[in-house]
Amino acid sequence: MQLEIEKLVYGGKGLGRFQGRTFFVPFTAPGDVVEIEETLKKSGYSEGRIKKIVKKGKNRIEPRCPYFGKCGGCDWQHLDYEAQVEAKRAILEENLQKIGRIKKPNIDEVIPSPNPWHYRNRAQFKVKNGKVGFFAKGTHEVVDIDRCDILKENLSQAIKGLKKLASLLPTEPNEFHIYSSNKDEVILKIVYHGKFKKIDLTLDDIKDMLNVNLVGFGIYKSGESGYPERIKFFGKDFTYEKIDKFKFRVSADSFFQVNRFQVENLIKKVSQGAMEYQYLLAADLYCGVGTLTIPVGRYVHKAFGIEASFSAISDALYNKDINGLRNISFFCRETEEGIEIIKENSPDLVVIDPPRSGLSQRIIREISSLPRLKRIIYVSCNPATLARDIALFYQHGIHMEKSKLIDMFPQTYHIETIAFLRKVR
Ligand SMILES: C[S@@+](CC[C@H](N)C(=O)[O-])C[C@H]1O[C@@H](n2cnc3c(N)ncnc32)[C@H](O)[C@@H]1O
Repeated sequence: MQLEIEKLVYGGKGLGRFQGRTFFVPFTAPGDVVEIEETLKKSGYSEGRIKKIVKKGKNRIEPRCPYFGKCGGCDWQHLDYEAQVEAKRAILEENLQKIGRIKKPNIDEVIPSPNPWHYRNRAQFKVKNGKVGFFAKGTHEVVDIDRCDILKENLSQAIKGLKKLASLLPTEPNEFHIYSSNKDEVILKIVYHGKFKKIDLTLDDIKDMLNVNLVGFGIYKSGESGYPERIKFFGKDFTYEKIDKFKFRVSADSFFQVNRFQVENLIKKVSQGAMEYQYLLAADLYCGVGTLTIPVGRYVHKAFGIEASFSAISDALYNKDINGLRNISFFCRETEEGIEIIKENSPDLVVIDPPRSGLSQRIIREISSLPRLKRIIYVSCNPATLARDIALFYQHGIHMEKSKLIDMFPQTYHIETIAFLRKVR
């Protein structure tokens, strides 16, 4: 069957219709006329696979990477970058309208990544039978790669060395997690899911193999928490990031924003929100290493951050000192528990940057009933949960004034948004 792709949807697929039925087809572009075969039939829609491109949409380009289409890492390399960003804006707008129930959502700024390539400062490679790469979409098949053009150059160049390392280790690992600071200091985690034999290689051995400035490596076992648990570490287990006037220590087990070209923009936009009024107390939930708490802390009387990861909170405490800020405190708590601290302190500004699942109804209710609350700055990596939460905040008299799309994840369908909410009653 043949259909024309109308638009792209969240998840990356293109939407087209055939005899009134909706089809979602990966690796298509708006305006493409494609011949497809049906791969999945559900009650309200079908999924398909391209058999032939009959006519190319105007923004279709040649993908730059030889693994594109097989490797599950990227979704939109076949689209020029401007069209990718426009598709994200349209998806965000539609989510805010349909799920967030805002008639005319104000997306007042769209900030493309200064470089849509080589932006990622970290990767989690899968390893299987000598192959190193990412899973093919929707499978556990490792697509073997020799380079990755969305990764920072030194990390992409290290892939060949990682294959050599995988073959030399007494037990083949299941994953390699690798991170590079802006100063090219690299940290590697060797992750096992099951039993493994002792590793005798030294930091220098691995450094030579990878041909990068490896400052530390660790052996990890995937734990019940879902996060790999550290068994042993060799060398330095942290690096520093210098962003604008701020310096952050980021430990091997702490979260840090992945797009090295956009962190500064994220910090600037959130800080501008904190500057628009003289706030007395800012709470930053899901604060990581203090990436937003510390900049926000410069513009408010006092600030505090709450974060579940012990590693990230240790970094955050250190980071407030090296940035010379004395008006900030941090608490290591799950938000669900930390909400009590928030209630006791009664902030007038709340910054939130949760994982993809967004906020629970309870957290939304508790934040909304803070007596001094004036504004919420909600940073989100999932427009669907963001829109769901905005609709709930609305019920509590908190409205979205404006939002900004900041493209953290070029070549993929992922969308990062900063939404500015204000308490109106
Ligand atoms: C998207 S990151 C944001 C971090 C930080 N705002 C930044 O810009 O770097 C989400 C953070 O939430 C933390 N986290 C995840 N679940 C949590 C929970 N239930 N309570 C508190 N923190 C949590 C993670 O450890 C991670 O640091």
